[in-house]
Amino acid sequence: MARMACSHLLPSMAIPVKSSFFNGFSVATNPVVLFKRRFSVAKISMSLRAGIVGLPNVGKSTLFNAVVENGKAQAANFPFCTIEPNVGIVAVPDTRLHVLSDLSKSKRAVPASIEFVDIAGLVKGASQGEGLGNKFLSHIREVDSILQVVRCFEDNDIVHVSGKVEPKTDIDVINLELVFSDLDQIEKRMEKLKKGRAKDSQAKVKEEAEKSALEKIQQALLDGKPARSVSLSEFEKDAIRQLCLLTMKPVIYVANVAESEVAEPENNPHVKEVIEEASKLNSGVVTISAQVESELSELPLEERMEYLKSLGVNESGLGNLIRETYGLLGLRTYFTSGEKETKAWTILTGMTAPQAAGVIHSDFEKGFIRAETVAYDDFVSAGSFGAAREKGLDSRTSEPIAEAVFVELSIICPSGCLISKCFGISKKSFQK
Ligand SMILES: Nc1ncnc2c1ncn2[C@@H]1O[C@H](COP(=O)(O)OP(=O)(O)OP(=O)(O)O)[C@@H](O)[C@H]1O
Ligand SMILES: [Mg+2]
Repeated sequence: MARMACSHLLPSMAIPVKSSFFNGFSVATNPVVLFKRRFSVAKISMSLRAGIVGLPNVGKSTLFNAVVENGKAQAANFPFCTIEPNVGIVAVPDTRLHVLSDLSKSKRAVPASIEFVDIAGLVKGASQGEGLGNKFLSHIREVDSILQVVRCFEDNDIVHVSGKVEPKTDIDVINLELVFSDLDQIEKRMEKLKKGRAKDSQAKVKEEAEKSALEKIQQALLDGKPARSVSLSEFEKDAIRQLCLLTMKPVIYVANVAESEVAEPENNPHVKEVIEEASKLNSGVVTISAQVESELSELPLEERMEYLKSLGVNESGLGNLIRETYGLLGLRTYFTSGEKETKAWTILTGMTAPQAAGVIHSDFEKGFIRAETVAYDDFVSAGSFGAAREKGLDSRTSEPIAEAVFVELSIICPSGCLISKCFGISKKSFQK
């Protein structure tokens, strides 16, 4: 966990892109409309990180073990059971992968992935070093988004660090520690900026932007609001990115309910409280029973359905949690599909067609010539890319870059997602 990952999702500089790249995209998915910036594909990591955060003993490791099948995090009924973070990679469930794989008669289907990190419990005073707080906070700094587990189950046998189950208070304790930690970071950074070490006028402009952003964020934090609630210009966001502020990270609240509440969690007043708090904080909520999910993951496949039915539900909550997390990270999927394999690739919302191609191989971005686009539904109804093209359902976008290199991508845009089929591309063609 040595690397700093908080900014690898995001572009480094704002460079306007040519709109001619996107002629084939619908307005809803037109990257120019959504995000007038050029991303550096080299900065995109294929496994983006979601940190599981919360008070001690609320079910973080139990959830981690369920999400990461065969996860080996120690989960037990005592606070601070976890000290070092546990890391695991999981597949993002997507039924379209299998539809495409069947249509293309692919030999294998490869899903998109996401990295989950089980972090030690935080307590009141963590930002002052309580309970190894500073070390744990630095682990949170390294993730791209936060899943805050909130205990909503009553069980006198499971120790609650503050003695009772009280979601609002628990959420406040965690958020306050994140706020204190950010305030501390900002104060230190502002001290440095006062010395004004900018070497040239460009660096000076950046320093000014950083100062102005930090002042705005500091005020919001003092008012008890997270950094992500502050509206900043793209330039200001860029200027403060390297600080990896904790309250800048998007959050999903995970309401951890008892086994008996899985079918009707809305009847649990603690869940209502989490939903209320999350909506005030503009964050999402996923209700799940970490205990149930963990037990499910240990059962043979054929017994899982029986167990779920006995609880009055038809499916596990994990798929939903993973999909929500993926969406929260601003990620989208496009697919390459052929006889060899159908594969889901992860891109950021707003990436351009050449950049999306560059996720497969950087040469695909450098040598990008053309992308063909067709809607996912059209692909499925036509049965193949060729058939969709014959019916005139495809469209093209082209930007000749390197005459010697030929790349042809078919990018399909269903509701908000890009899908592509590559053909005629081999590494060899780039080596010529
Ligand atoms: N939904 C649930 N219902 C009942 N018990 C649960 C539920 N979720 C977790 N538990 C129990 O709570 C206890 C603590 O779980 P776990 O070790 O996962 O917590 P943690 O948040 O990782 O703690 P720490 O911060 O100490 O690492 C375990 O005994 C686990 O079985
Ligand atoms: Mg733990």
